[in-house]
Order: sequence, then C-alpha cells, then structure tokens
Amino acid sequence: MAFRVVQPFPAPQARQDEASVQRADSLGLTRRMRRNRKADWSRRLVRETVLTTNDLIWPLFLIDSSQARSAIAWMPGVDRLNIEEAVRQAAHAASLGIPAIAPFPFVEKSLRDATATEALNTRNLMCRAVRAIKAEVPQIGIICDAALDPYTSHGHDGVMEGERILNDASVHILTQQALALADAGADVIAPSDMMDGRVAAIRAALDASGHEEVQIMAYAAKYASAYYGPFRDAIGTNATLIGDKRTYQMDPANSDEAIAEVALDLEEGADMVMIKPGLPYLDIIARVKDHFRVPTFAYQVSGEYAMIMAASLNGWLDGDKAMLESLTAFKRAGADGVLTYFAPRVAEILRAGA
Ligand SMILES: NCC(=O)CCC(=O)O
Ligand SMILES: [Mg+2]
Repeated sequence: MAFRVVQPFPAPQARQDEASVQRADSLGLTRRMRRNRKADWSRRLVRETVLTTNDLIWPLFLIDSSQARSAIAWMPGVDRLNIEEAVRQAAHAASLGIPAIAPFPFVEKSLRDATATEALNTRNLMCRAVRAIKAEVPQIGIICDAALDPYTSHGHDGVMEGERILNDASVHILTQQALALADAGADVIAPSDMMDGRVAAIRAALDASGHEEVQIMAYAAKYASAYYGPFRDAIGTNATLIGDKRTYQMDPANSDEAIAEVALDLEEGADMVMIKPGLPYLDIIARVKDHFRVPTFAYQVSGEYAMIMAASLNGWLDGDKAMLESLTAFKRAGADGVLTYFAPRVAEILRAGA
C-alpha cells in the first residue's frame, strides 16, 4: 500500500534571500535549551552526573581449579578465576582504582547439599580466596554475599521443608556463614537471600564476635527476576535450581514494598542498601534514594551485562557506549555506586580519559 505524503507547510511561492528566510522563520524564543549543548566544553560544564571509577564494585567468579580461568558461556568476556588469578585480578582492579570487589563461588556439585553445609566450612573456596586477596591486596574492599544458593543441592537461598523455604532456620545458617566470611577478612557482608530478619541477626552476631567494623550492604530490594539467568550459569545453579524464588524475592510489579524492605533493613542495621536488578528498576533506585538519603547501590546483573554484550558482539550496539550510558543512568537515578561486570573495562576507559 502506498502512503499518502502529507505536505506540512505550503510550498514557498517564490524564492527569498537567506536573511529574510531566517528572520521570517525565527520563533523569537527567549529560552533555547540547545545553547548549552552547542560545544563539548559547554556540555561538560553543565553536566549533572559524572561516572567515576570510585562508583564501581566488580563482581567476579571463583572456581577451585588448577586452571587460571574458565569461560562462562552465557557471559562472554567474563571468566571464572582460580584463587591465584583472582588475587592477580584484585591487584589489577586496585591499580585501576576500583574500590571494591564482590567474589562469588562456583561450588563443586559434590559439595552441595540440602542444608548448605559447605557454606560454613572456614576452608571453603570463598574463605580461602578472601584470605589470599586480603593478604596480597589489602587496599581493596571485599564484599561477600551471605547466600546459600551456591551451596544448596536445590539452588535456593534458604533451607527447605518440602516445598517451603524456612525463614528462621535459613537465617541461623546465613549468620554463621557471615561469621566465617568476616573471620576470613570480608570487609562487607551482603545478605542476598531476602529472608526476613537476617540483617539484625547478622549484625548482632558480627558485633558479638569482635566484627563491629564489618559493614552490611543489604540486598534490600531484590526482585524475582529473569535477568539473573547468566549468573546461574556462572555459579552452576541453573542446573540445580528447583522451582523459582518468588516466595522470598520481590514481585517485579511492586514499588511501595521496596520502601518497606529498605526501611526494615536500615532499622536492623544495614550500612548500605542495594536494589537489584538495575536498569529495569531505576524508578526504585530513585525512590529509595529520595526517601532514605542513605548509601544506595544498584546491581547491573548478569542478564543486563549479557544483553549489552550480545548486541555488541552482533554489531547491533556500540557496546562501550551502551555500557557507559547505562552506568551513567544509574548515577542519574541516584545510585552511589554500581556492581557491574564491566567494572575493569569502565575503569580502563575512564583512566584513558574518555
Ligand atoms: N547474589 C548475586 C546475584 O544473584 C547476582 C545476579 C546476577 O548477576 O544476575
Ligand atoms: Mg527484607
């Protein structure tokens, strides 16, 4: 079908000289927003949000292996690292000025069970890695999840009775896990389980065992999201997870509920709060920051990373530009920092003065 071409303005009857065209077309505007955008110096001068390396937390994956690295199929450009390589990469991150890392373990299937016993082993992969990184790279912050999913045979963040995730029993185990990580040298405990009451329990246990200085970054508003898919490949829980996490992670349709979750975690002693996932939840970040005015972080999760990388590898997006734009958007929404798998790449680009 042919489209009818609509002529918006009558065609000029006669040619006019250029100056009279300009005068005739001038809208006589007092305010022209484009003036401030006319040159690079001016755009830099009026810029409201600036992304810096100080805004970055780098999540990385650990594996118990003699090989330094193993590729993660669903996260192109991200590898699991053995402890020696993780120490080297932590040193590299520190040299780039990245303030903190957040390691996550790929746990051997044989070490997973119904009650996450391995999570409490003070010689487990996480505890050994934290000790090694602290010894070699003391200047970088180490943020460790209190989370059972890498360790459970069913892939859930808590222990189960039949189909039910038991809240209080899970919190007891998470608390012991947090102590093991703090003893190993974790600077920040990040409870990512979404059980009720876990922040208070972990705070009390840390304080009672001489870890008053260990901070808590609460995954306060963590949604039951489809965007975690590639992470589950990275830590091997895509094969183990039975069912979904909707009885403890939040419904993506809710926003007021996020305010209630954050309020509770702050009352219970959280030093920092996190919203997760990131880009589809910028409204939640903005609301939380406006409401509480506390250190607020966003997690640009594996699915967000994978989307940008996949489009970039197909030549459909300029990956670096999309990456920087997305991270700037988190800051604009109010985030004080972002957990992002892009952290080293961003830090390198920022160092080069992009
Ligand atoms: N507790 C950490 C995560 O669940 C990360 C999810 C992701 O990156 O998709
Ligand atoms: Mg909560």
